[in-house]
Amino acid sequence: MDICQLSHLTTGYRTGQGVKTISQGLDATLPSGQMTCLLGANGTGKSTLLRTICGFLKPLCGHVSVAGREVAGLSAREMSRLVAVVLTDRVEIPNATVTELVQLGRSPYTGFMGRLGSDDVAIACRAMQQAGIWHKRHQTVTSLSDGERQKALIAKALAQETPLIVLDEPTAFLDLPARVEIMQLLRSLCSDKGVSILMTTHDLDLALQMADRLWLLQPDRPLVTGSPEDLMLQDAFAAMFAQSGIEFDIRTGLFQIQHPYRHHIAVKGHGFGYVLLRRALARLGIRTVGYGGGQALWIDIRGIDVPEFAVMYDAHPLLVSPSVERVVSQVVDAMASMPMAKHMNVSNDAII
Ligand SMILES: Nc1ncnc2c1ncn2[C@@H]1O[C@H](COP(=O)(O)OP(=O)(O)OP(=O)(O)O)[C@@H](O)[C@H]1O
Repeated sequence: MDICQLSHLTTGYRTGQGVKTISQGLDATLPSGQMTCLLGANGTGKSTLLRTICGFLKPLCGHVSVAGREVAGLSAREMSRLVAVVLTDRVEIPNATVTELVQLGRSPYTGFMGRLGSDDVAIACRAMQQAGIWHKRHQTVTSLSDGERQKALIAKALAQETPLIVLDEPTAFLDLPARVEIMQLLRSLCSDKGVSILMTTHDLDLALQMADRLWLLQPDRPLVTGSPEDLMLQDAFAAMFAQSGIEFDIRTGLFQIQHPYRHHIAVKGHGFGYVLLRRALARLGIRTVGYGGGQALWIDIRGIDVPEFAVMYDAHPLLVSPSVERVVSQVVDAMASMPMAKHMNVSNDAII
């Protein structure tokens, strides 16, 4: 079953100057109990789409439904029982402790006075434990690290007990271990608690490894949706990052910088040593091509598990070293003293 559905949705803003359309013709479904990452370049309208799904913005056209109910027809209270929202830029109550913040998640269920029952207190405690922030429950939110604050906000969303949690860039400002920890926490909420998650992120590699599904938002194009692997097979990322200096490497499943190549060098060998050498040379605008026997300057990779590199010139080694840095430096020196024609004019045919 799908927890959320977009049909022919147009998002945008009604401003004093008129209507500003951001995205149009969006069709997508969000399967229950899965983690979906919404990806797109800066300014493509990810946050605008999230705000529309959460009911903060009215669709300019088309429909959004959550748990089978049209969002436009729901009150704020009804929405708060269906969707919990974690926004990075939202200012929470100053001086609140973690416990007080998380207990705010119970407000859709508390009465007019907002008084918590024993069930509410227990649910908030459980949410803090599940989000891994229980040990900080007495601390003020402002005294937390960025990663801990994110966990506290996730605990508040959990305490809200909604079938859908929407997060806008929950991994922004976090270092890699903290980003991975937050993504793993969100994944475990999907698999252990059956929560559905929709989040935006600029963490492409993490999203590819952790998300069940991706939504790719691009200007003036339909929303592309699917599992990361199916989207790789469809080459969906190439179009998304065309002309952006990033390319998707189908061999590694990772995004790579598109280096402007000015030179090339022949390399004989493969394995981890080759991968590292190729990276280091690419940074300097030198593309590796296959060794065909005719090149004057080339690199011979000897050994697979413990690679050693020989920089060869006219069949003689200029340098033999296990250090990629030294080898690259030797190649640059050799190229500087070689006739230009020998290493310019990169040929696409020869690329390995
Ligand atoms: N309140 C607003 N009124 C009018 N236009 C707005 C408003 N908020 C955002 N926009 C515009 O909507 C467009 C999309 O912004 P949005 O924040 O949704 O993009 P985004 O994909 O989330 O970007 P980022 O990755 O940088 O966070 C931008 O051109 C932005 O200027």
